[in-house]
Amino acid sequence: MENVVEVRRLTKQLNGFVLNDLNFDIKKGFITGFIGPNGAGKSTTIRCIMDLIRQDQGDIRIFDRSHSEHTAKIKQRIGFVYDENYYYEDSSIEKNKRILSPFYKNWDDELFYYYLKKFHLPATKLVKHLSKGMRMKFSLAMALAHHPEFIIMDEPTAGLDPIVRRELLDLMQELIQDEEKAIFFSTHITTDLERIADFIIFIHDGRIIFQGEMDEFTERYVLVKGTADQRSLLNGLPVIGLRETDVGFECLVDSVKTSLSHFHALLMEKPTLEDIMYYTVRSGYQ
Ligand SMILES: Nc1ncnc2c1ncn2[C@@H]1O[C@H](COP(=O)(O)OP(=O)(O)OP(=O)(O)O)[C@@H](O)[C@H]1O
Repeated sequence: MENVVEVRRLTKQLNGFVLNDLNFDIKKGFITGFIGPNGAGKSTTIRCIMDLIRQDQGDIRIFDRSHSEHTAKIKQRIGFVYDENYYYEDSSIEKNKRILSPFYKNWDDELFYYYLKKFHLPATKLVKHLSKGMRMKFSLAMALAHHPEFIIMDEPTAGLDPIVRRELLDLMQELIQDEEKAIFFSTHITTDLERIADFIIFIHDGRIIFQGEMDEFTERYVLVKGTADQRSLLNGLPVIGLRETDVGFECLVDSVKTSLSHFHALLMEKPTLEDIMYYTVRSGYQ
């Protein structure tokens, strides 16, 4: 599998927050979801990848080139969508396109208008009058119209209604079909990832907790439930994020670190991504 992005020992300090020694790859032909709770470090990582902020330590290679040495060339090949994309608010979609498109060597006007039509975006509409969903679609049309090989999006589905969100996820799947591109997007909406991600990188408190194939992730963890009487069966066992109520308990177990045979008397269920995130964050997982 070819890597479009290789991040090695990425470290960045920001006012008490530390992005701590991140190592991961983003693979061509696949969708990689970047998941983590608020403040986990997703945007900071994406900003480092996009060279919008400089890391304190570590290397980031994109298309097998150092991103800091070849920024301009690399950016020609990236479609970047994030909520602070800078546009001329008092100008129309059309005018924004006319101003910004000359920066891209591979700009494809036909493709841009294809997306405007697909997204039902009127070219004459002023950017400041676009709704959140329309703005995201406009950003996407701008990002895709120069035939990017790597599409990177910071929470593209946040704040979108379920229909627009679903459309965006369908589009991502469509884009990845030719196996020539890589898509990387951050989110804390776990169901989006369950629907489309091939790989997942889970970050919490500036550290990667898990990275790998989506199925491997959900199969690795087990949700264990029991009654209050059975609580003592957990004594001495490493469980994650134990939640006790008057009638019983629930917790997560990492089957790589603990044998599931310890829990045979208890109810074991397959967790959702949200369960894994919830219990891991709750436990202050280190
Ligand atoms: N410019 C900055 N100056 C100081 N601290 C910052 C700056 N940008 C981010 N941080 C801090 O870095 C940490 C990680 O923030 P980041 O935006 O990367 O998280 P995130 O995972 O994208 O969160 P969210 O899901 O809420 O968008 C937070 O504690 C945040 O306050």
